[in-house]
Amino acid sequence: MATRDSVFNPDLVLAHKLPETRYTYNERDVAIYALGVGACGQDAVDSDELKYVYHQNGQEFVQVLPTFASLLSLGSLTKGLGLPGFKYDPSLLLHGQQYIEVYRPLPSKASLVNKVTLAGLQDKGKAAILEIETRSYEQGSEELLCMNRTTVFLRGAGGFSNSSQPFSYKNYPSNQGIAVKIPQTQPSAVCEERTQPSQALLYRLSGDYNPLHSDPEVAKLAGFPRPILHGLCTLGFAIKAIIKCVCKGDPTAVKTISGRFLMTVFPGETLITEMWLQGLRVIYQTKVKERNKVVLSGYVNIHGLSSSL
Ligand SMILES: CCCCCCC[C@@H](O)CC(=O)SCCNC(=O)CCNC(=O)[C@H](O)C(C)(C)COP(=O)(O)OP(=O)(O)OC[C@H]1O[C@@H](n2cnc3c(N)ncnc32)[C@H](O)[C@@H]1OP(=O)(O)O
Repeated sequence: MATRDSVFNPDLVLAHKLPETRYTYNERDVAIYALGVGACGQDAVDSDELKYVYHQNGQEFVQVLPTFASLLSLGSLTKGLGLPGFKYDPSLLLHGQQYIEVYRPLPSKASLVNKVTLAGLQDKGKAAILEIETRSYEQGSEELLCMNRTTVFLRGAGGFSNSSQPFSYKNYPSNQGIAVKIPQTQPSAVCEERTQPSQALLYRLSGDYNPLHSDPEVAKLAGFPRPILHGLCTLGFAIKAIIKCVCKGDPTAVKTISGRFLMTVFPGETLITEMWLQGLRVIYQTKVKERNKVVLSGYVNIHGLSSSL
């Protein structure tokens, strides 16, 4: 149910126009992001990952992981949305899902304009679910570079519906949903990677400074024994593993990424990503090895298959 700190007026929220935002990045940002999602974290000369942080083999630009696109939505989100009729306790916010479409390989530096809209709002009783869509264009271009749909799970902010039918609004096709059925067969590939105890402290330098990931007191107030890992950091590890195991290391092979955060991850834990290839779709789930818990699942659509799987 809605707490005293959360007041929702869905009509006001849906009528609100969100402002455009700008985002400029360069190769340094791209490399810091790659380090934040574990590139070369186990091996400083990893031949699959050095290209994300260094001009490997004389390459002209560092290569950009497709999940770098997820940072473009943060500008509008982390500063708070300022929606009228929308008040919640930010310490109880969790990242629920991320959906990304990449239309062209991301350049290693760019100035972008982000068009931001509200894509969904649902009353789940104990929580409210808010979905924000960000469409990113290179400055001066009409051509879309990528699209992000960020779902936030606002604990304690549900129960705002006026009728017996829980309020539910979505403005996107149902085939862009995130839910996946994990096959009961052996995975096509498995990748294991340990996160560092300092992983969230490194990842936050890419722009998500939510203290839930760095401040032990804030984490306790939110109900966690210690700071938790950013959901987008876990997603970055998982998609990097899929690029390595299925896409033969080619980050431009990725078209669409979806992921639902099922359980929190603590920095220092080991992530095991299992992948099942189904045509040009990779179904995946990521588990924390130490607790044997599934923390993330979703799918990745790829352009083509250069894999020998
Ligand atoms: C504005 C600023 C934005 C800034 C964005 C960036 C913020 C970041 O800094 C914050 C983070 O990165 S937080 C870290 C990453 N996220 C997490 O760790 C969350 C992990 N997931 C959970 O804990 C639970 O799944 C939990 C708690 C999410 C849900 O578990 P339960 O409470 O047990 O829910 P359940 O009873 O199973 O389901 C209730 C209804 O909610 C839907 N649902 C469940 N999990 C969802 C999820 N992850 N995303 C979206 N919807 C979700 C269920 O489908 C269910 O709906 P219905 O009843 O209609 O089926």
